[in-house]
Amino acid sequence: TGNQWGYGKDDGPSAWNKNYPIADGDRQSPIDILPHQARHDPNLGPIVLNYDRCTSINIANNGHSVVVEFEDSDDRSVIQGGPLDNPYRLKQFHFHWGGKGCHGSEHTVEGNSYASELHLVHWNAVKFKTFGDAASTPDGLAVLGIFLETGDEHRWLHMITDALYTVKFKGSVTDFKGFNPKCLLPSSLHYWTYLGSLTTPPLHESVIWIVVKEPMIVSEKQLGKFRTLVFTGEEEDERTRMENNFRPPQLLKGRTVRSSN
Ligand SMILES: O=C1NC(=O)[C@@H](c2ccccc2)S1
Ligand SMILES: [Zn+2]
Repeated sequence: TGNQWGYGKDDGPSAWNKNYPIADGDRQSPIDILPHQARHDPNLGPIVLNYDRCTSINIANNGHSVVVEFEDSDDRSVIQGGPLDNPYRLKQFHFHWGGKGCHGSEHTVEGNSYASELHLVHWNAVKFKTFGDAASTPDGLAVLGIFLETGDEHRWLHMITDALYTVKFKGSVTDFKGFNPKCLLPSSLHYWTYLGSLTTPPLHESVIWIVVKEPMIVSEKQLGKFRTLVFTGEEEDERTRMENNFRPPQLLKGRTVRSSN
Protein backbone atom coordinates (compact mmCIF):
# COMPACT_ATOMS: atom_id res chain seq x y z
CA THR A 1 0.00 0.00 0.00
CA GLY A 2 1.36 3.42 -0.87
CA ASN A 3 5.06 4.03 -1.26
CA GLN A 4 6.43 1.92 1.57
CA TRP A 5 10.11 2.61 2.13
CA GLY A 6 12.52 1.72 4.91
CA TYR A 7 16.16 1.29 5.84
CA GLY A 8 16.59 -2.35 4.88
CA LYS A 9 18.53 -3.94 2.00
CA ASP A 10 15.62 -3.88 -0.46
CA ASP A 11 13.68 -0.77 0.63
CA GLY A 12 16.57 1.35 1.97
CA PRO A 13 18.23 4.63 0.81
CA SER A 14 19.83 3.07 -2.30
CA ALA A 15 16.35 2.01 -3.53
CA TRP A 16 14.47 5.23 -2.74
CA ASN A 17 15.11 6.77 -6.19
CA LYS A 18 12.80 4.14 -7.74
CA ASN A 19 9.68 5.71 -6.21
CA TYR A 20 11.25 9.14 -5.46
CA PRO A 21 13.48 10.16 -8.40
CA ILE A 22 14.35 13.44 -6.62
CA ALA A 23 16.65 11.23 -4.51
CA ASP A 24 19.21 11.96 -7.26
CA GLY A 25 18.43 15.72 -7.21
CA ASP A 26 20.74 18.71 -6.85
CA ARG A 27 19.99 19.68 -3.23
CA GLN A 28 19.68 16.39 -1.34
CA SER A 29 20.45 15.79 2.34
CA PRO A 30 22.31 14.83 4.42
CA ILE A 31 25.82 15.86 3.33
CA ASP A 32 29.38 15.48 4.55
CA ILE A 33 30.38 18.82 6.05
CA LEU A 34 33.96 20.01 5.45
CA PRO A 35 34.51 22.78 8.01
CA HIS A 36 37.56 24.22 6.23
CA GLN A 37 35.59 24.60 3.00
CA ALA A 38 32.59 26.20 4.72
CA ARG A 39 32.35 29.94 4.08
CA HIS A 40 32.38 31.92 7.30
CA ASP A 41 29.65 34.49 6.79
CA PRO A 42 29.78 37.45 9.23
CA ASN A 43 26.23 38.41 8.17
CA LEU A 44 24.94 35.14 9.62
CA GLY A 45 23.44 36.11 12.96
CA PRO A 46 22.80 33.76 15.89
CA ILE A 47 20.02 31.21 15.89
CA VAL A 48 17.21 32.30 18.23
CA LEU A 49 14.92 29.65 19.74
CA ASN A 50 11.72 30.89 21.36
CA TYR A 51 10.55 27.59 22.86
CA ASP A 52 9.50 28.81 26.29
CA ARG A 53 5.77 28.53 25.49
CA CYS A 54 6.09 25.32 23.45
CA THR A 55 3.39 22.65 23.88
CA SER A 56 4.45 19.06 23.35
CA ILE A 57 1.51 16.75 22.59
CA ASN A 58 2.61 13.16 22.12
CA ILE A 59 5.44 10.76 21.42
CA ALA A 60 5.01 8.22 18.62
CA ASN A 61 6.69 5.41 16.70
CA ASN A 62 5.99 6.08 13.02
CA GLY A 63 7.82 2.98 11.78
CA HIS A 64 10.89 5.04 10.86
CA SER A 65 11.81 6.88 14.08
CA VAL A 66 10.44 8.09 17.41
CA VAL A 67 8.76 11.48 17.04
CA VAL A 68 7.58 14.08 19.57
CA GLU A 69 4.87 16.31 18.08
CA PHE A 70 4.09 19.90 19.09
CA GLU A 71 1.08 22.20 18.94
CA ASP A 72 1.76 24.39 15.88
CA SER A 73 -1.53 26.32 15.47
CA ASP A 74 0.22 29.58 16.47
CA ASP A 75 3.74 31.00 16.94
CA ARG A 76 4.18 29.73 20.50
CA SER A 77 7.45 27.94 19.66
CA VAL A 78 9.59 29.23 16.83
CA ILE A 79 13.12 29.33 15.53
CA GLN A 80 14.39 32.51 13.88
CA GLY A 81 17.54 34.42 13.03
CA GLY A 82 20.60 32.91 11.41
CA PRO A 83 19.82 32.22 7.73
CA LEU A 84 16.05 32.49 8.26
CA ASP A 85 13.99 35.40 6.88
CA ASN A 86 10.90 34.48 8.89
CA PRO A 87 10.12 32.68 12.15
CA TYR A 88 9.56 28.95 11.59
CA ARG A 89 7.18 27.01 13.85
CA LEU A 90 8.33 23.89 15.73
CA LYS A 91 6.31 20.93 14.44
CA GLN A 92 8.17 17.90 15.77
CA PHE A 93 11.51 16.43 16.69
CA HIS A 94 12.87 12.94 16.13
CA PHE A 95 16.15 11.05 16.07
CA HIS A 96 18.29 8.93 13.72
CA TRP A 97 20.70 6.39 15.22
CA GLY A 98 22.97 3.41 14.49
CA GLY A 99 23.29 -0.14 15.77
CA LYS A 100 25.24 -1.22 18.88
CA GLY A 101 28.76 0.18 18.52
CA CYS A 102 27.91 1.69 15.11
CA HIS A 103 27.34 5.37 14.45
CA GLY A 104 24.04 6.60 13.04
CA SER A 105 24.09 10.33 12.36
CA GLU A 106 22.90 11.55 8.96
CA HIS A 107 25.25 14.49 8.48
CA THR A 108 28.95 13.70 8.83
CA VAL A 109 31.88 16.05 9.52
CA GLU A 110 35.04 15.40 7.48
CA GLY A 111 33.78 11.86 6.91
CA ASN A 112 33.19 11.25 10.61
CA SER A 113 29.72 10.29 11.77
CA TYR A 114 28.32 10.71 15.25
CA ALA A 115 26.38 8.11 17.22
CA SER A 116 23.04 9.76 16.49
CA GLU A 117 21.39 12.96 15.23
CA LEU A 118 18.41 14.89 16.62
CA HIS A 119 16.24 16.79 14.13
CA LEU A 120 13.97 19.63 15.24
CA VAL A 121 11.61 20.23 12.31
CA HIS A 122 10.09 23.71 11.80
CA TRP A 123 7.88 25.17 9.08
CA ASN A 124 7.34 28.66 7.64
CA ALA A 125 3.78 29.53 8.69
CA VAL A 126 4.22 33.11 7.42
CA LYS A 127 4.39 31.92 3.80
CA PHE A 128 2.43 28.64 4.00
CA LYS A 129 -0.96 27.61 5.38
CA THR A 130 -0.01 24.02 6.29
CA PHE A 131 3.05 21.98 7.17
CA GLY A 132 2.42 19.83 4.09
CA ASP A 133 2.52 22.85 1.78
CA ALA A 134 5.72 24.08 3.45
CA ALA A 135 7.34 20.64 3.31
CA SER A 136 6.90 20.47 -0.47
CA THR A 137 8.15 23.98 -1.33
CA PRO A 138 11.74 25.28 -1.34
CA ASP A 139 12.70 26.80 2.00
CA GLY A 140 9.36 25.89 3.56
CA LEU A 141 11.14 24.00 6.33
CA ALA A 142 14.01 24.73 8.69
CA VAL A 143 15.53 21.69 10.39
CA LEU A 144 17.90 22.15 13.33
CA GLY A 145 20.28 19.19 13.48
CA ILE A 146 22.09 18.30 16.70
CA PHE A 147 24.70 15.54 16.85
CA LEU A 148 24.66 13.04 19.74
CA GLU A 149 28.01 11.73 20.98
CA THR A 150 28.39 9.02 23.64
CA GLY A 151 29.96 9.88 26.97
CA ASP A 152 28.40 10.87 30.29
CA GLU A 153 24.66 10.47 30.84
CA HIS A 154 22.54 13.36 29.59
CA ARG A 155 20.65 14.79 32.57
CA TRP A 156 17.38 15.39 30.68
CA LEU A 157 17.33 12.78 27.89
CA HIS A 158 15.85 10.24 30.37
CA MET A 159 12.55 12.11 29.92
CA ILE A 160 12.52 10.75 26.38
CA THR A 161 14.19 7.37 26.94
CA ASP A 162 11.90 6.58 29.92
CA ALA A 163 8.90 6.91 27.57
CA LEU A 164 10.27 4.74 24.77
CA TYR A 165 8.85 1.49 26.15
CA THR A 166 5.35 2.97 25.58
CA VAL A 167 6.01 3.36 21.81
CA LYS A 168 7.87 0.13 21.07
CA PHE A 169 5.78 -0.77 18.02
CA LYS A 170 5.07 1.08 14.75
CA GLY A 171 1.81 3.01 15.06
CA SER A 172 1.96 3.46 18.84
CA VAL A 173 1.32 6.96 20.22
CA THR A 174 1.23 8.10 23.85
CA ASP A 175 0.66 11.44 25.58
CA PHE A 176 3.83 13.43 26.10
CA LYS A 177 3.03 16.80 27.64
CA GLY A 178 5.21 19.49 29.16
CA PHE A 179 8.48 18.65 27.44
CA ASN A 180 10.63 21.55 26.26
CA PRO A 181 13.38 20.40 23.84
CA LYS A 182 15.53 23.37 24.81
CA CYS A 183 16.85 21.11 27.60
CA LEU A 184 18.49 18.92 24.96
CA LEU A 185 20.57 21.62 23.27
CA PRO A 186 24.34 22.00 23.71
CA SER A 187 25.71 25.19 25.24
CA SER A 188 26.85 26.73 21.96
CA LEU A 189 24.59 27.06 18.92
CA HIS A 190 27.36 27.85 16.43
CA TYR A 191 26.28 26.16 13.21
CA TRP A 192 26.75 25.33 9.58
CA THR A 193 23.89 26.07 7.18
CA TYR A 194 23.06 24.98 3.63
CA LEU A 195 20.06 24.36 1.37
CA GLY A 196 18.94 20.74 1.28
CA SER A 197 16.09 18.30 1.53
CA LEU A 198 14.07 15.97 3.68
CA THR A 199 16.32 12.99 4.50
CA THR A 200 13.44 10.53 4.10
CA PRO A 201 10.94 10.05 1.31
CA PRO A 202 9.37 12.12 -0.22
CA LEU A 203 12.85 13.78 -0.08
CA HIS A 204 11.37 17.20 -1.00
CA GLU A 205 14.10 19.86 -1.56
CA SER A 206 12.42 22.18 0.90
CA VAL A 207 14.81 22.40 3.85
CA ILE A 208 17.06 25.15 5.13
CA TRP A 209 19.48 23.05 7.18
CA ILE A 210 21.03 24.41 10.36
CA VAL A 211 23.53 21.88 11.78
CA VAL A 212 24.89 22.74 15.24
CA LYS A 213 28.65 22.21 15.61
CA GLU A 214 28.71 21.17 19.29
CA PRO A 215 27.26 17.69 19.97
CA MET A 216 25.08 16.84 22.93
CA ILE A 217 26.60 14.12 25.11
CA VAL A 218 24.48 11.08 26.01
CA SER A 219 25.39 7.75 27.59
CA GLU A 220 25.65 4.50 25.65
CA LYS A 221 22.91 3.19 27.97
CA GLN A 222 20.56 6.02 27.02
CA LEU A 223 21.28 5.48 23.32
CA GLY A 224 20.70 1.74 23.73
CA LYS A 225 17.12 2.41 24.78
CA PHE A 226 16.34 3.79 21.29
CA ARG A 227 17.27 0.34 19.95
CA THR A 228 14.50 -1.29 22.01
CA LEU A 229 12.02 0.19 19.50
CA VAL A 230 11.01 -1.89 16.47
CA PHE A 231 10.18 -0.85 12.90
CA THR A 232 7.28 -3.30 12.83
CA GLY A 233 3.74 -3.18 14.17
CA GLU A 234 2.58 -5.17 17.23
CA GLU A 235 0.37 -7.36 15.01
CA GLU A 236 3.26 -8.31 12.68
CA ASP A 237 5.16 -11.56 13.18
CA GLU A 238 8.70 -10.25 12.90
CA ARG A 239 10.21 -7.84 15.41
CA THR A 240 12.76 -5.82 13.41
CA ARG A 241 14.86 -3.75 15.83
CA MET A 242 14.71 -0.02 15.00
CA GLU A 243 18.34 0.95 14.31
CA ASN A 244 20.48 2.36 11.48
CA ASN A 245 17.54 4.56 10.45
CA PHE A 246 19.79 7.10 8.74
CA ARG A 247 20.39 8.16 5.13
CA PRO A 248 24.08 8.39 4.18
CA PRO A 249 25.61 11.66 2.89
CA GLN A 250 24.59 12.82 -0.61
CA LEU A 251 26.57 14.75 -3.25
CA LEU A 252 27.08 18.46 -2.59
CA LYS A 253 26.60 19.27 -6.33
CA GLY A 254 28.19 22.69 -6.08
CA ARG A 255 26.33 23.89 -3.00
CA THR A 256 28.00 26.22 -0.52
CA VAL A 257 27.97 25.47 3.19
CA ARG A 258 28.13 28.62 5.31
CA SER A 259 29.42 28.80 8.85
CA SER A 260 28.32 31.06 11.70
CA ASN A 261 31.27 32.10 13.83
O1 LIG B 1 15.28 16.03 8.70
C1 LIG B 1 14.46 15.19 8.35
N1 LIG B 1 14.30 14.00 8.98
C2 LIG B 1 13.30 13.27 8.52
O2 LIG B 1 13.01 12.18 9.00
C3 LIG B 1 12.55 13.92 7.41
C4 LIG B 1 11.14 14.27 7.69
C5 LIG B 1 10.15 13.86 6.83
C6 LIG B 1 8.83 14.24 7.06
C7 LIG B 1 8.51 15.00 8.18
C8 LIG B 1 9.52 15.38 9.07
C9 LIG B 1 10.85 15.02 8.83
S1 LIG B 1 13.43 15.40 7.07
ZN1 LIG C 1 15.38 13.49 10.53
